[in-house]
Amino acid sequence: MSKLSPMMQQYLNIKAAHKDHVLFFRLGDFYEMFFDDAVNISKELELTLTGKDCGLPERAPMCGIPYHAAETYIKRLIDRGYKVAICEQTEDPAQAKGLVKRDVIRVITPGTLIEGDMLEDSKNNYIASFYVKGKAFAVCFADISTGEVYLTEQISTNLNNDMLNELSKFMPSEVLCHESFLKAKEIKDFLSNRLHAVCSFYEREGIDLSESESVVKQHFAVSGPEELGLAENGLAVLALGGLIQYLNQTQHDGAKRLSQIHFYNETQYMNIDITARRNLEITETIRTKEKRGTLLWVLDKTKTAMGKRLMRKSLEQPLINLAEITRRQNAVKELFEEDILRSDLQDQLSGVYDLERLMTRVVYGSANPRELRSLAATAGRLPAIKELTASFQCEMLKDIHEQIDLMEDIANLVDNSIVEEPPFNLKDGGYIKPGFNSDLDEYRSLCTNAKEIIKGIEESEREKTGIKGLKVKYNKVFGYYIEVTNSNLDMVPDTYIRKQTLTNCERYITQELKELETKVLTASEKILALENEIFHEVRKYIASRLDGIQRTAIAVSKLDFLCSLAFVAAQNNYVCPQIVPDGSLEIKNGRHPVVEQMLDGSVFVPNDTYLDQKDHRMAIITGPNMAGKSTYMRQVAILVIMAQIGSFVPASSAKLSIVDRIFTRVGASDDLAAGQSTFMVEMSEVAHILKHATPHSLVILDEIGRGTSTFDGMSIAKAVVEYMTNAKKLRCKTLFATHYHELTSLEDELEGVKNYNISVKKRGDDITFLRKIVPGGADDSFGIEVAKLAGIPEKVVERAKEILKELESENGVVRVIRESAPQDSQMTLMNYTSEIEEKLRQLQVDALTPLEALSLLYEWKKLIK
Ligand SMILES: Nc1ncnc2c1ncn2[C@@H]1O[C@H](COP(=O)(O)OP(=O)(O)OP(=O)(O)O)[C@@H](O)[C@H]1O
Repeated sequence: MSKLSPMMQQYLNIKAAHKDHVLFFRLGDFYEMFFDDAVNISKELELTLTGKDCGLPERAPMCGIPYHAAETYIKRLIDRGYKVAICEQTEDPAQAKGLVKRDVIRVITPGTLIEGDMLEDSKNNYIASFYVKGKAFAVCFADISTGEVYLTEQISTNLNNDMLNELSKFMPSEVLCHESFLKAKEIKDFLSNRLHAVCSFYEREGIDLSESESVVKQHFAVSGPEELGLAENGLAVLALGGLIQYLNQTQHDGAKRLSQIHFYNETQYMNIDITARRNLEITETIRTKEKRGTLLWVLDKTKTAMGKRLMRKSLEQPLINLAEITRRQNAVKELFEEDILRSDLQDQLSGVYDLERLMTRVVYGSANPRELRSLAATAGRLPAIKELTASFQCEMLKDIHEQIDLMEDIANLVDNSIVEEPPFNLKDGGYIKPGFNSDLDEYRSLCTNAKEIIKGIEESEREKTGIKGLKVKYNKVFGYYIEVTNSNLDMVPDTYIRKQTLTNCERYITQELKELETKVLTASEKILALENEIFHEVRKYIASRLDGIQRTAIAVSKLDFLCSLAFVAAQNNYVCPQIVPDGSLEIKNGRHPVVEQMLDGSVFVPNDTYLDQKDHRMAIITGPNMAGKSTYMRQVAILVIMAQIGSFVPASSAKLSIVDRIFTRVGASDDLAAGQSTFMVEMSEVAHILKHATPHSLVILDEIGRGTSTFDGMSIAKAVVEYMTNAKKLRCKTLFATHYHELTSLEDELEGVKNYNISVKKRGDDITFLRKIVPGGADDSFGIEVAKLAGIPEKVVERAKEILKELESENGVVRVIRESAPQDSQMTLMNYTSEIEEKLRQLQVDALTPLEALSLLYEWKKLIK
């Protein structure tokens, strides 16, 4: 009976423990995949599927990738949400009795990458773990490529929503949780469709959460969670402990790099819900998911990868603490005013490498000599940066100055020990500088002089034997040997030991040659070993300086972030907003920072805004399509966000109160993919806003009710406005753009509502957009004129005008006839109208699209005619 080969059995045993992973099984110069992995991955990576003898009658499906190209393939798999387990020989084949032992030496998942090539410089790569109990939840985010840990524990009345919202702040690429959580469809959809995160599970990874506290204590070398400020946060400790256990189990060096814990609560950062993040295009555009065209794109003029990550993080988490905002504002102000100093600083910063990620590789022992040179080059910039920051007056810049460690010891050590341009391939050595280690120098000189010595031996042997054609040569089989042609064989001395006979010559070795050979050969082996040893020592020393380097990295990233804000403010004529306590937002000549930069040649028209918690709580904004309503509303939210990260804002002046949450309901959502209708998405977003907005929130509503029939839509829109202005608890500041002109009557009916419109000028058939917001409602919607501008064929435009005229005159005629027609004609009209009334009664308005409503109007109009 045929039986599976021992190696295939070994493969299957290892695979059984890594069901969720693609197993990269190292065989010689290849990583091989077998069975289902081979079938799936050959398709995914477009590899040839072959077969391997496995002892059974059928060959095992197999595909493979070269060892040296593995990183590229792994990256492609990770980007597509796979997890990869790397399996290597864990026993020296020479020592093995029978089959060489193999095991998984590292699991690579989206959240555990540390390789520079696999990570985006400008983005943190978080792995999150969450834990829920009753009404409380805890989330822990860790970036093992930088060592940062963020922790929160909150009590919530809307658990799923708040927890998912929290998760979306950091956009983790991998989420660790209880498998049972994914039973809730809402959570599952969110993690896969919104976050695009890969899930890992406590249960399946064999994590014992009851051990969390001791895991945490051990990892941070503390006697209890209280030392980490987590005395009252049992759930957070569970989430953190679970995460550390997962990393310990899956990573070679475990969670070693995780060092800086930041505990935060919901009162620390502005809450921008995921819909608002997307709609406001803070870090990526809605359609193309790019950076260009976002607020991040405008503000990010940082010079270092660390600065870029901090800029992104700050935009994702604007502050709500006045003292913190003021601290940043003061620093930006000083850098704004000191423009020469700032420009010098930015020059220096452009030579600073990614200290955080370099140190991760140093700590994990994977940094190469080139990376140590990058550390030294960075250290070379630090004295100038420290000196340039010495004269600053504000607290934050002074702190930064204090925190910069000059890393002189590291610069000297690397400069003395590592060559300036270390080779890419370390196999042949050559990366330790001459003069650093005397033993190394001696071995090297022996190797370099070997040729000369051989030449000397050749000449002396020729002289000794009188054989003119005697040559000393080298090959891999005998090492060094003497070659004598057949005609001189009688002159060969007895001390020569014959090794090989060829057609024309004989080959010999001598005692002297062999001794030399041993010296030279061991010297080159010793060189490699010694270089490696020295390099490890240097790297170990640098790893021991982690704390100081980490502090410097944080200081430098802050400096870079602040310089960027000051630079952008100076370039674009921004002003420092005044933070006020009265709940109002007053902006003079505000501009949308992104649209302003995207306008090709034309000038952005600035606009004023005034909202407060009293008479100006809601601005109802009407105006034609394309007038600039959405731009205006987003601009207000974006200026608030800018102010709360400490930035200047595009305006001539701004007095802004701190906003706790920003909500938006803008346009169609991409939830259609998740199987919800546009209207459902719209309504659930509105419901969410009505439930969660507070008096300090800013709400942007762009045409709510558009996804249903006109009357339903208008009724909903009106009811929402009434609720928002009446409900005592709400009283948030709202900008509400609408095409339902009927809503403008609410200004007279409700306290706190003000009408505005974005003006246009009409000349004949043409309209000019003035882009200026003015008090009062719009008189016209100019839909047809805008359609013409958009390139709708002339014929259609003309026909639309006719229809519009008919509709308008129809309304007029009905009114006029009703008011003044004689009795009998009124009777006829009554008949028609009662028929229409009957039809209306039977009509299911909910089921109508605007288009169907329009065609019904035509039908009824025909009836009257
Ligand atoms: N203040 C402004 N100055 C200059 N150009 C502007 C201004 N505001 C908007 N625009 C330009 O007008 C375009 C349309 O603006 P926006 O989308 O805000 O209009 P809208 O009124 O919301 O339209 P719709 O009702 O059709 O959604 C923008 O893409 C921008 O190019």
